[in-house]
Amino acid sequence: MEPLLINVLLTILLLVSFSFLASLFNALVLEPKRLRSKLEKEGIKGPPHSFLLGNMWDLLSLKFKNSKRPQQGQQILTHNCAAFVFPFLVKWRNQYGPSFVFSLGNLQILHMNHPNALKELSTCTSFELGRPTHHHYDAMLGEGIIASSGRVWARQRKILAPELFVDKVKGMRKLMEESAFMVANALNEKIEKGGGVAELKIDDYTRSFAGDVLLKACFGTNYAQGKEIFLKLRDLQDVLAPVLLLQWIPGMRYLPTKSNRRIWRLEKEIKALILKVVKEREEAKSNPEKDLLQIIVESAERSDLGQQTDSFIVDNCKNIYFAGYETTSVSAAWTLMLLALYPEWQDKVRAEILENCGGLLPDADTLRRMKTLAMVINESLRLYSPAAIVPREALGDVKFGGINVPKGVGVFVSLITLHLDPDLWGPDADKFIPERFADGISGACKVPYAYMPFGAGPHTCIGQHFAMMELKIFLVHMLSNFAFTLSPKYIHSPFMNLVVEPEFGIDLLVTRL
Ligand code: HEM
Repeated sequence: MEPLLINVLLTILLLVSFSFLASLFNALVLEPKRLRSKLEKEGIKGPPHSFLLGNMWDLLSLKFKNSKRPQQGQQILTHNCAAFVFPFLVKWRNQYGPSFVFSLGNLQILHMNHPNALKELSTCTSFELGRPTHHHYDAMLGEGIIASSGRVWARQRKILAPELFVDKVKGMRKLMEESAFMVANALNEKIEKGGGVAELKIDDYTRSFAGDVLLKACFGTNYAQGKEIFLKLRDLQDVLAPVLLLQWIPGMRYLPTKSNRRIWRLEKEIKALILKVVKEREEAKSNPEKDLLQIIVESAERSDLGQQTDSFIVDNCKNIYFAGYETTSVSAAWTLMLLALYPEWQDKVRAEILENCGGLLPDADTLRRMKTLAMVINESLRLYSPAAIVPREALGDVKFGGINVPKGVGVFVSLITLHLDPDLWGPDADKFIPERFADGISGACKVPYAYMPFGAGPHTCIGQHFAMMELKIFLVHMLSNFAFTLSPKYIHSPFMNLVVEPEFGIDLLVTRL
């Protein structure tokens, strides 16, 4: 080869390597520094952070050092879930106030639990405040409704949200009742085998209830295939959850580690299974029932997405599963734990159910009328909010909560610390007091917007009516047939997996009424 050509090639190689290293240096060092100093100028402080890991190390060590010791069943004195789940956020909140900055990997995160920010989260419709662009959840969510922003998100929201409006959800009451019957039958069998009392982990049963409801709502007559898909999604979640924090480290999710390879394989299998159901429905040429899958498929066809059609269908099926399954199942389990711990509330809710339903299945209006039931569910969602964080990112420079937030900064509202903040909820913030909701949600806290288990603003949960109806139907079936007490085996240890769940399950003693 000509020496001149070699020189040219070497120069090009050198230039490419130099610009690669320069952009890496910019992303990992200069940009985080620039964002921090902009926030500091706005008066926002936070714990010092290190190169590449940010505050990951503090986060892990504080979690293990400060983690509350699990409490045995009846000795639960506090429901301060934040001390178990996010001790680092509690510490930094006490040190720096409700707004502070910390970092995960090279991403700078603004923790914003200030009342101004809460109001703005609820009212801000700007596309500049969107979902985080960091892709550590990619394997689960792809570019579905939960992970997307701007026009891509708006299109998906327009398609999916109306399918979960109150009127549509009323039509799903029957399928929810079938699933509640299934659980009641399983409990009856277990009680019979136990000679009149069953000792069990109730979260196993709430999981099968919520999974069954969602399966029928999504896959309708393709129930068996849907079940296979849900099992694979569960596997994916189990592999991803323990390594989720590591996925924040830049480049980590591309390394062919054992867990990454499993994640990639499961992703492929799930995609193939969902598309197989879609293809079979197309080939059957009969009019398929309008379950959520069918709505997603038909709207994808109408939108003429071309090559993106398959990922639109697959991603949104996955999104519905990840948004709607664990959230509802842990909420049902935590509520039964609280009712077992406070028998006087169990009696009150049961009395209301018997008075309103009188042995019949309640319709949507009767469910809406039951005030004590709603108060208990609201209080349970306050203390044990399954979705611990409402995440956003400044996709452009935005003013948020009175602070100029530069593009690229992540914005977190932490529901767990927000719902337990004594400045907002009073000195008894960590106590189970359903009466706070006696005048509805707006009267529960002195600061409006401080209660948001379903998030707030344009991205607010589209499944909240579905979830509330599901929880009410489940509790009506459980409380009108069974009595629940806490088993001495129960160890109270709220734990952050993808949602806030009971680390060792919830052990209850169940008898027939
Ligand atoms: C107790 C049960 C549930 C809780 C606590 C819950 C909580 C949440 C929260 C906190 C958000 C984020 C809102 C925000 O960013 O402002 C959310 C979003 C979402 N939820 Fe739920 N959820 C529950 C059940 C469900 C169910 C049953 C479904 C579907 C059937 C569902 C579907 C969604 C979807 C699709 C989104 C994304 C909305 C968007 O970005 O536009 N959720 N949920």
